[in-house]
Amino acid sequence: MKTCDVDFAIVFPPTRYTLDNDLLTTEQRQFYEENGFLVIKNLVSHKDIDEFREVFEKVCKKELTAPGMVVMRDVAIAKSEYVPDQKAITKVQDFQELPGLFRYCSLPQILKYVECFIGPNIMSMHTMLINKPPDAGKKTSRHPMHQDLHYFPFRPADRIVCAWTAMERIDRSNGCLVVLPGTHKGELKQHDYPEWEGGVNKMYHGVRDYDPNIPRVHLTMEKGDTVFFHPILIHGSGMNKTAGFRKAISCHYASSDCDYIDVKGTTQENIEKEVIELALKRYGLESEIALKDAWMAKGRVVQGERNNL
Ligand SMILES: CC(C)CC(=O)SCCNC(=O)CCNC(=O)[C@H](O)C(C)(C)COP(=O)(O)OP(=O)(O)OC[C@H]1O[C@@H](n2cnc3c(N)ncnc32)[C@H](O)[C@@H]1OP(=O)(O)O
Ligand SMILES: Nc1ncnc2c1ncn2[C@@H]1O[C@H](COP(=O)(O)OP(=O)(O)OP(=O)(O)O)[C@@H](O)[C@H]1O
Ligand SMILES: O=C(O)CCC(=O)C(=O)O
Ligand SMILES: [Fe+2]
Ligand SMILES: [Mg+2]
Repeated sequence: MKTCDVDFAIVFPPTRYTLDNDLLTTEQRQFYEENGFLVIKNLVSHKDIDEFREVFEKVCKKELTAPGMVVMRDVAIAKSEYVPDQKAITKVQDFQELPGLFRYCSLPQILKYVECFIGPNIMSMHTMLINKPPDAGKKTSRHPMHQDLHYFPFRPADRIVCAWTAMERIDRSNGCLVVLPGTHKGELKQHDYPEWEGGVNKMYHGVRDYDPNIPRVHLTMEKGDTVFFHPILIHGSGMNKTAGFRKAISCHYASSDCDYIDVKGTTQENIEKEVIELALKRYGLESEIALKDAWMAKGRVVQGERNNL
């Protein structure tokens, strides 16, 4: 009867990280279950991406702004004079009030995939356009290996997913995503600032220790290709060795049926502390209640109903 069990396992492998749907092929579904990520080629049109790029350029020139949006410079040039150009900017975060960029988060072809991972009640929780600069020679353009869940005070993790779209060809030369397949099955690990001689960008925490024997996979992607990945998947991105600014746009989605958690006494305490300090400086927000309120305020329903988040 042993063979019978084995056959059963092959036909009906356990599905924990995906939900029943009629979009993913069996192979795609199994791939995400086993690896914690899935690349869909050519999902976002070049026309849409070119529009996002134009909006981003206006943000850099300060012709466009929006409430809550964070514009970050690379740590290597953080203390130099601001030039109103994309060359000064490493990342734009929290663009939920800027329709020209936020449109990315509501693209129906993306939401169709997102639903396969987190279900029909979909909220955008965290938005970014990453403009990885040519490395200034200090390797600060790298993003250390990390798990995105470290930043998120809501659960369950399996009902959170990131969509990350290449806005141009991205490979090892300009700093592609590097993933450790299968690590989404593990736990959230302790994160700290990596000990890099050249400095590290604000809040770019890295996993303190991970198994160096897990093979790294470099995701080479073309313009419009989109990767969906689980928030416990260990990933990072490499140094940009080109003269161009490597662009990607992303959104973290969560099911509105997720719940906020208290991160006191967990490995997430250190990031909470940094976020609170920053909120205090910027907005005068103080308590943890206010931290949860900040997530509630920036989350947006993009499909279905708003329940807990
Ligand atoms: C899943 C997802 C969440 C994963 C991630 O995204 S991990 C990274 C998340 N990172 C963040 O959320 C950081 C977002 N960035 C910001 O909040 C801001 O850009 C800040 C870093 C606070 C800078 O704010 P800004 O308004 O530009 O203020 P200032 O130019 O006056 O600078 C204030 C002090 O911050 C320093 N600074 C600016 N940019 C960086 C940088 N990239 N890395 C490290 N330090 C930086 C700047 O030198 C200045 O320092 P002091 O003069 O106070 O010593
Ligand atoms: N020595 C290291 N220690 C810790 N993390 C590293 C180290 N080298 C690279 N990484 C991490 O691996 C990812 C890729 O970085 P890196 O810039 O080295 O690119 P790469 O993919 O190794 O390509 P190459 O080294 O060929 O340029 C990043 O998340 C980076 O932080
Ligand atoms: O370099 C990138 O675009 C990926 C960055 C990333 O993983 C993150 O901001 O969480
Ligand atoms: Fe990340
Ligand atoms: Mg390397």
